Amino acid sequence: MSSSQSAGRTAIIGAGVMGETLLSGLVRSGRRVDALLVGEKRHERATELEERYGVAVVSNLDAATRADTVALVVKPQDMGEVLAEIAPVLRPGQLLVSLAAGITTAFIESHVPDGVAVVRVMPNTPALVDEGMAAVSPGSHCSEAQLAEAESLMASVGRVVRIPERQQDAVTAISGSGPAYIFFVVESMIEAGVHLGLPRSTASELVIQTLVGSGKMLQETGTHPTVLREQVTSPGGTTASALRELEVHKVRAAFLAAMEAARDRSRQLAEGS
Ligand SMILES: NC(=O)C1=CN([C@@H]2O[C@H](COP(=O)(O)OP(=O)(O)OC[C@H]3O[C@@H](n4cnc5c(N)ncnc54)[C@H](O)[C@@H]3O)[C@@H](O)[C@H]2O)C=CC1
Ligand SMILES: O=C(O)[C@@H]1CCC=N1
Repeated sequence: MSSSQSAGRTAIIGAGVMGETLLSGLVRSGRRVDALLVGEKRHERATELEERYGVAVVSNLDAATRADTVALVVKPQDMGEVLAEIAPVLRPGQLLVSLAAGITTAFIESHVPDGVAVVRVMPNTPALVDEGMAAVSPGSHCSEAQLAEAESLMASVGRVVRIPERQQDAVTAISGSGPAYIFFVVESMIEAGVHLGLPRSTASELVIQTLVGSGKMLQETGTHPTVLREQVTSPGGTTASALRELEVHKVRAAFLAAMEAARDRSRQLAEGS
């Protein structure tokens, strides 16, 4: 089912970076704005979204009462407060889709009435350009149709995979936080280009197109990244010299340590810290 055919009203509670990304994707994919509601605490932000999308920004209680599906897009630390606020108006058959890092479906289920279905999602910001990667996991009493509805929400802004919930912390470390690592690499390469004497604009164009082209090669050829890397690495050439430095500086080990740290932080968020 495409998102534009989806029935019912959808509310987004928490319309910061990720909430707006989802909202804009739903609008782009053809969802009627009058079938969308937003709950957002910051008054200025609410006004901005009303002006930008023509969407109704209402109280969280109103959003949770009127919607069939409620996307929870507040920070993990704010989730308990939001659930406590909306729980009294939630009813069996409604679907809660949480995009918050770390927060488990069991935590959400323990704060809402029985019969409210929960799906946990880990999205990422490339959803803003319809190239998102989202991983979804159903809670303990979520129907196939409700899981499909959650998938349809996320499919409006990119690709979706189903995963067991026990993998969500690792997924958060890889694709949820992943865009930040890539942007960090891009920043580092642009700075290096400037150090090597290139104008910043030239360095930026070279690095960004190299990233886009490499990503497209990975996706379109399906060739293993090791093979693609070897194709660039001429014996005794420039790439081999560069890669030796990356190994000397333990970049591979740094990536592993970074992603373990992100996974561990996701686990801590589940404990409320
Ligand atoms: N930014 C990212 O790349 C990703 C974020 N996420 C998850 O998405 C969630 C939101 O993250 P961001 O959008 O980055 O944060 P953000 O801080 O930009 O947005 C959170 C929004 O929630 C609003 N809010 C806070 N308390 C509220 C309440 N009681 N009622 C209504 N609105 C309330 C805030 O005013 C803010 O606009 C987090 O749980 C995060 O783990 C998941 C994957 C990627
Ligand atoms: O940094 C965070 O906690 C959120 C979750 C994944 C990406 N951003």
